[in-house]
Amino acid sequence: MKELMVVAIGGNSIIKDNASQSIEHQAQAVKAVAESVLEMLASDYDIVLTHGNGPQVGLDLRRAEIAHEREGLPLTPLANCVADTQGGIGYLIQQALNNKLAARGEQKAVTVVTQVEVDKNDPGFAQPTKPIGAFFSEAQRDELQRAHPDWHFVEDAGRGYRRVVASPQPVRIVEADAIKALTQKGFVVIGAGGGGIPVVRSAEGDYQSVDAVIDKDLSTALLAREINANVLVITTGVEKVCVNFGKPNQQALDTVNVAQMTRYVEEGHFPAGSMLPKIAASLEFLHYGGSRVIITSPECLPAALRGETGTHIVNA
Ligand SMILES: NC(=O)OP(=O)(O)O
Repeated sequence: MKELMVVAIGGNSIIKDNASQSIEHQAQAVKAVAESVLEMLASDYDIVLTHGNGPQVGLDLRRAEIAHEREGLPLTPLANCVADTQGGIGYLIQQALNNKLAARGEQKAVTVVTQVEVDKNDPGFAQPTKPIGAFFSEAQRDELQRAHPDWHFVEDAGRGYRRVVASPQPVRIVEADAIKALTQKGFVVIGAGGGGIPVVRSAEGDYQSVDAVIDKDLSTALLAREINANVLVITTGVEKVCVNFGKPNQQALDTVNVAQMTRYVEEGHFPAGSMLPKIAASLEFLHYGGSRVIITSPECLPAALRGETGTHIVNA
């Protein structure tokens, strides 16, 4: 029986900057990701893909707001923007993979619309932390802040200012069983896109959407746990995780165990809102029985799976 691997693709590896927001650019970027996934399919794993949506969901939300402000069209709630981007990005990945697989007579990529349950009392609703959408200069931010006093912004890793929205912790992947069953049938499943559509459960047991964007690395780790995956792969902008990042004594990490990585977290090596959630998600996955986590860039994925690069976190 093959091992099960869950691979998270960052939304910003599909939209890299403000100049690459068009669908044409995104489709091109997805084709490059699909190449890496095809190489992984040749390895001995069943694969579930998840993806981010930070740039895309901000773009969708802003497009709806502008249509509302200028033309009076109905607003799209943020949760529905998450659902829209989940479908849109899932479609691009699914089509890119199936077009390549068709040459082998296979069509086995499928996207699952995925809801993720959150706690309606999560403190994340009161303290927006999740950056979405485009990058703004300080002057652009000030102008937007004047026009929208209820918006919140953060400075994002030296690249400019971004709007931030609520980001509660994922509690349960509603469609986890369906995703697992599809992998057992041999499908490459694209699920929990954009961190999943945030929902809360009413006293009657019904799901209702709530306006937030869940961190896709945390949802990916939860999904990996719920479907009993062996390996979790998180792709990001760097080939390897570093300690003392940006300092003369910067050191790239190859293979580290949970105790070492926990110490690096405690020493404050990883910034909140970028590498820290990825490390937290990795440690949680390993704590609940996962065997290995790989963190690397999308282009280094195949080499990382061969053990040639990437940061590998292991339980031993
Ligand atoms: N939802 C989410 O975490 O998306 P990004 O990874 O694109 O920020």
